[in-house]
Amino acid sequence: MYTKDMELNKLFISQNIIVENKFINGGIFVNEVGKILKVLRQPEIETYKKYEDVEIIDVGNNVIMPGIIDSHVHVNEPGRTDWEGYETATKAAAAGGVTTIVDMPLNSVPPTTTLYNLKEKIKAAEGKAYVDVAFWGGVIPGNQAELLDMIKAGVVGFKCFMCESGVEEFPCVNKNEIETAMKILENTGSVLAFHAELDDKTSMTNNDDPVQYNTFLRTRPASMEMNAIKLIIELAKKYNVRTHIVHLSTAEALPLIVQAKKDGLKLTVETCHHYLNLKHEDIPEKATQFKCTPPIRDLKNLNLLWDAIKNGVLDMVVSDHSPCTPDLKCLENGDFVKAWGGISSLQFGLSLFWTQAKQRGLSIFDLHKYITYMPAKLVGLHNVKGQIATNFDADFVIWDPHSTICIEEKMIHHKNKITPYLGKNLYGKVLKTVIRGHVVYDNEKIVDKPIGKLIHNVITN
Ligand SMILES: NC(=O)N[C@H]1NC(=O)NC1=O
Ligand SMILES: [Zn+2]
Ligand SMILES: [Zn+2]
Repeated sequence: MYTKDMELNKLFISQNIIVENKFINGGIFVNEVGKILKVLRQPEIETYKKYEDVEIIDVGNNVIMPGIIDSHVHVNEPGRTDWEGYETATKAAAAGGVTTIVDMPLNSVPPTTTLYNLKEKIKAAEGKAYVDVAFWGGVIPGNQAELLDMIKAGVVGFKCFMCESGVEEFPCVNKNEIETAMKILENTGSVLAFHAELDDKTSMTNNDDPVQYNTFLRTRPASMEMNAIKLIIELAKKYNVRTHIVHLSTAEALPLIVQAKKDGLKLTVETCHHYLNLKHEDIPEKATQFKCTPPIRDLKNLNLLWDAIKNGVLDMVVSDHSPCTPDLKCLENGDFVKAWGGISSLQFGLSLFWTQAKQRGLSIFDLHKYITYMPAKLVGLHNVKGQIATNFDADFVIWDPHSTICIEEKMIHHKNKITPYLGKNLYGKVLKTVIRGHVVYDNEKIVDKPIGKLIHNVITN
């Protein structure tokens, strides 16, 4: 029986709680520090419901799932806070049922490429986060001496570019520089993530009409991804380092990935909501809100990516939320070549994934795996987050898989509202988001202070 010294604080009740790939009808006890004390099934829970000091949050038959972990988000603060900042990004995350974001090392100034810069990022984020925030470090030419210090300071891993990143503070690395980084990261358990596009002769710019999507598409052929992935696999065979391919777009690379995994390489691969929802056939001229790199490809490619989700060749699905100010999106003249590449979707991942997944025969348990459990594992948070079990953080998304939402500008918490999904009707409505037992988002409103934690080991003062 419950006694006060169990620190029971809250009891979340639902007929559909996701526990070990099943729905259970029961409740989740949460203690004062926001950890799950115990998961109970009906009818056991009835006794506990009567206890007076316990706050009961009964959500009926709505789903309680571990909060979403989006391991690929560009926050851009400090330095480019007008593109996206911690307050707006984490509010958008909360509204989307995302309880942890992992901030990419580039687009902020400074980028997260040194220990000092990591501390600057943390300082900038302090007091602003509505959800938990962890940090990627970056590998750029010449910063190899910083990598181990950044690991000690708690970065979840490192990202590098194999082609121009779009911002000058974050130059790309060549094969030698990648090898240098891999030698340092060997046996540390850290992960090296690659923006996997490598230029070749076919990717030259052309003089075709820049308002046509096809003009841009021709500058980023699938061969760029193929070249990069071949090199990553070659190096992954040589060094004992976990490797990760971010935002895979081309389905042509899937056989290479299958083989690499068969060969036992420690390789994981993510794709993004935009590659699973959008196709180039539908992109109107001048619609630069659809521009991202690698680019959105055709319907056949989209279907093949879904097959790779179904059969587990791809490991996870993330947003690659990478906004900018409207002027840089060049919406007025619709110049696809000049516009910033990056799509904003942090707030809508759950509904984007679920709408497609549901009609393709995938389950809510698949959704949990691809947008929560596997990203948690990638960034090493899987022992504290991503499951509803004793001692895990009480981070939940409470949602209704049958309700629909229509994406409208006024509901968007991202700082810049440009997104290719405006006007889309989607299945899956986030009702509440819970961070360590605190409801931070409820019924379309942010309802608590910025209680998100910054996940790192740096002592800043
Ligand atoms: N710099 C940056 O955020 N680039 C991102 N944008 C995008 O479309 N792909 C990326 O890698
Ligand atoms: Zn990238
Ligand atoms: Zn990115």
